Amino acid sequence: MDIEKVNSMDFGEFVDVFGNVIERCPLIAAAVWSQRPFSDLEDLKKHFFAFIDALPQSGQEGILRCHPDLAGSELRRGTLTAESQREQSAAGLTSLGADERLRLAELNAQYRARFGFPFVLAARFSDRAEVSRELARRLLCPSAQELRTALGEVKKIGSLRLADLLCADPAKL
Ligand SMILES: NC(=O)N[C@H]1NC(=O)NC1=O
Repeated sequence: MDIEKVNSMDFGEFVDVFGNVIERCPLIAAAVWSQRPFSDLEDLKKHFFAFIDALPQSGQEGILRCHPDLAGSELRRGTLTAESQREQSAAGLTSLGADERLRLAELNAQYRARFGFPFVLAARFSDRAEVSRELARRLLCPSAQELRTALGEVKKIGSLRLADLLCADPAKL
C-alpha cells in the first residue's frame, strides 16, 4: 500500500486498517486520521508517536494496559489480536513448556504488581529466553525509567506493524 492510498482513505477505512497499530487503541488511529495528508510512512509514524508522547502519564499507562501479557492467558485462550498472535509466535512464546510458562506468568504478575501495568516488549525482536531475561531485569528498574522503556517498546511494535501494512523495510523506519 502506498501513501497516496493511505491519504485517500475515509475515516472508517483508515481506522479499520490502522486501528491496531497501537495494540487495542483504535482511538489513536482515529485521532491521527485528522492529521492527513501524510507525506510518507515516516510522517505517518510520527503522528502516531506524537499522540502517545502528548498524553498525560495516566493515558500512557492506559496504552500499556491495553497490551496482553506475553505468553499469558489470552494466548492460551486464543483471544489475542492477529498482530499480537503473530508477534508472540515469532518469539516462540506459543510453544513454551509448562515450566517456562509458569515462570513467565510469575514474573508477569510480579511486574504488574510493582508497576501497575503489564510488561511490554516488542516480541518480534526477541526470543523466549530473552523475554524472560528482560522481564527479570526490568522488574528491578525505577518506575519512571520503566514507563519510558515500555513506551519505547510500544513504538517499536507500532513501527513494525506500520511497516507490515505499508510493505516497507522495518530497518528503514
Ligand atoms: N505484553 C506485550 O509486550 N505484548 C505485545 N508485545 C508484542 O510484541 N506484541 C504484543 O501484543
